[in-house]
Amino acid sequence: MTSSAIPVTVLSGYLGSGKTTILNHVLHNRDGLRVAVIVNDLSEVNIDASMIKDGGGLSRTEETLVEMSNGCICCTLREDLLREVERLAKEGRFDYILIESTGVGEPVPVAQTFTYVDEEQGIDLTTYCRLDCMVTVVDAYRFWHDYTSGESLLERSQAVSEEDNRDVVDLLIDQIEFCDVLILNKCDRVNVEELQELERVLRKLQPRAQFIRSSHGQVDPAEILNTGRFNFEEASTSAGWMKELEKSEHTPETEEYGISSFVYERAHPFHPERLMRWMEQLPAEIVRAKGTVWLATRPDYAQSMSQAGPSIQFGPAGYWIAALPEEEQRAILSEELEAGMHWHPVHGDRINKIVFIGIEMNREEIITSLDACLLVEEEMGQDWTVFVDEFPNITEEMQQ
Ligand SMILES: Nc1nc2c(ncn2[C@@H]2O[C@H](COP(=O)(O)OP(=O)(O)OP(=O)(O)O)[C@@H](O)[C@H]2O)c(=O)[nH]1
Repeated sequence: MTSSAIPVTVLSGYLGSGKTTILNHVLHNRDGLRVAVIVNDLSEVNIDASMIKDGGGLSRTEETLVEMSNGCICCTLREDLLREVERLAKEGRFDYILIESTGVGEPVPVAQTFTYVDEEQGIDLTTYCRLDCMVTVVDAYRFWHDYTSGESLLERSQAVSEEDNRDVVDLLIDQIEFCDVLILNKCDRVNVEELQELERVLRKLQPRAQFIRSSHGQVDPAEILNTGRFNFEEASTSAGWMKELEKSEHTPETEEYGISSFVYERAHPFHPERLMRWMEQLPAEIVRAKGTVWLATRPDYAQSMSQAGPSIQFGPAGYWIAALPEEEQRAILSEELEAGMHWHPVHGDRINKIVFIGIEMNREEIITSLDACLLVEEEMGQDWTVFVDEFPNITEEMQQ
């Protein structure tokens, strides 16, 4: 990175949350900064771009608006984004690059575009730019409706492709868990109590970001431009569930206004059929659960469970160390001392460790009902391969 590297701010946030409105407001109050704007839209007709043009925030002579349509800069248009940013930076006439992502875009791949060298294209954006701030805009009015809707992007005709199987809530959680600044917009449409409760929950999901309240996109540009807040490592590990895992085991559960979190940990495998039934009746008070699951029927792979609202993602997360050849085990354990410290004489590192974040959760009931899904003593001595396991079987794909 050179000292003249251009700072970049990326605005993410679900469809209609207010990104364009905020962008226009910032452009009108940019205090002489020469800004290049990149607007990404999934559709062929870039409506956001025309709103910015009509908004009149950009000076016609000194500034520029780049429209990237018919795809998403986090996936299909990633290369175009790389080349476009390189071109704008090389022009040398801008002080700032502001990017509005599509409403269904994920922030992590966009941030990676600015952080890692692209070997294929031979472009290293860190030479020209400095990612300054990843901003996520949340619609304070629609949030709970979208979070609990259980609807997929395909159902809402908002998917990137026919293969895009994400739920709306998966997108919301990705955007919240990876950001430096979180703008709660449309505050004019919710009362103070609702807003405070939403803020407390979001704070639990995202403890690191700077929170800003706004109405009609009225955000002070200094809050999102030249903040110096972006740090890939910190942003990638800032999710509330990760912070919960990092806490020492003896930290008592924190509970404020009914919003709480805890870690469920058992060095005992789950019976897949019982766990499946449990997940089908997931208590609605759980806002977010994430962690590693040990299924009796799958002794080789740790499973990852990720729940947000009504959506649960489940799949292989990687080999247990104990399932690897002994030589490899020794090599890993000599590096990862932590894993060795919790080593079980028979089961090694296999464990169930799940973080729960929720509102008015009945912790005891959740723990007791999950304990009832673990193998009982009698089952421990049985053949585990015969247990009914209806979880998706994608381990074969992983082996290829
Ligand atoms: N009441 C209210 N309406 C708002 C606010 N911010 C934006 N809007 C309106 O909400 C609608 C969506 O705002 P946009 O700025 O286009 O949202 P966006 O995130 O850019 O939307 P997409 O580009 O579709 O992802 C518009 O009709 C705005 O006028 C706000 O704070 N309060």
